Amino acid sequence: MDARSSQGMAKPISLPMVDLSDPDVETAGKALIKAAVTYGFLYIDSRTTGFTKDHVNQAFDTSKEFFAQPNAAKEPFRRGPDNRGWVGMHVETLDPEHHQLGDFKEALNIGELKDGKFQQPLPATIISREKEIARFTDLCNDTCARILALLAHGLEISSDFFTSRHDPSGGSTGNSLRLLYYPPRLPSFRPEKDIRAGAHSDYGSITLLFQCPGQPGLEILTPDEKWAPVPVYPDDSVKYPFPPILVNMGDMLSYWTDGLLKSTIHRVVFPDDAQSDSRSKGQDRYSIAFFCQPVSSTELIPVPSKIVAAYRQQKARDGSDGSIVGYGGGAGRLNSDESRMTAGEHLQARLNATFSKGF
Ligand SMILES: O=C(O)CCC(=O)C(=O)O
Ligand SMILES: [Fe+2]
Repeated sequence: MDARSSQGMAKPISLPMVDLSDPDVETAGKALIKAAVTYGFLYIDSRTTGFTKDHVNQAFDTSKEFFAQPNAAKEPFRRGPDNRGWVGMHVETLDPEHHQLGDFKEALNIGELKDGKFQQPLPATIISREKEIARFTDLCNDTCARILALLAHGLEISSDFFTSRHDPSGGSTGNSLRLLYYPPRLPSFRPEKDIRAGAHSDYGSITLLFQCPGQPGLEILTPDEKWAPVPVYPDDSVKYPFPPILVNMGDMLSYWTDGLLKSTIHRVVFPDDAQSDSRSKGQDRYSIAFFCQPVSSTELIPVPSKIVAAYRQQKARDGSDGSIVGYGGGAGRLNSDESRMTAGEHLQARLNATFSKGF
């Protein structure tokens, strides 16, 4: 069956919560790997990151201010071939097979900053917040570095295997901060046609997702191929200053680990058609995604982990190693004389597939 056409619905999923500040890096690393292998998604306790409620609120204020402008003000900043800029309503089609209309959303892709400065033309509403956004992306980078180091601990490889390959001092990365806006549904809404973000997997290493209280809509495809809503707050009994950050594994990390770490398919729906919380009906949704990528020239050599090797051997034994992993077959499947794909090539191949309709 084509997993993306799955109609079955599951109960809201209960994803693991990982504490990034745990001094026992072996235990935290194993917890992270277990979540990445099982679901490809997990929460990190927002209280154990450098983010404060103010940082997150300011980022959402910036986003609201940008999207509130008329389209004419955003038009000059439309996304170009470098993937930076504004993406208008129905322009991106994450699941073209099932949704020809394009996603019911707008986005602003902000590429990597250099020395705290934007590297792309942006409107005054964003330029005036350059310092804040630079701080926010620094915190995203720090958080990703901690996650990548823990993943390395969990895979029992050198703790800097991933972080050294994501260090911007080694060259430009394809990192992108993405502000997302999903307007409320229109009266002409047709559930079979309209979707906020079609089913897709992310392209890079890991993604951080910031959500707003009372604005659900994200669903993941579970291992038994049912769509399961992901609650914004996983646990009503804990008082978080802002919703826990969701982390998911991307295609590149899946490719790099021969499919051991799961790049899970997910989508964003209008909550009315799938989630029953009446408070969120007819609401708009703002979210912020940070897509973390290795330095573009990084060669995706197989991750030198016994755990990955054992997984590869097990797949070969049970005959499931023919499956495509991370859109490229899996780093460990290449012979040593074959040239390695770079992280930049991997990203470009995925972007080309998504925006094949053009800009
Ligand atoms: O807005 C969301 O919750 C998810 C967005 C997403 O999955 C993406 O942009 O890749
Ligand atoms: Fe995504």
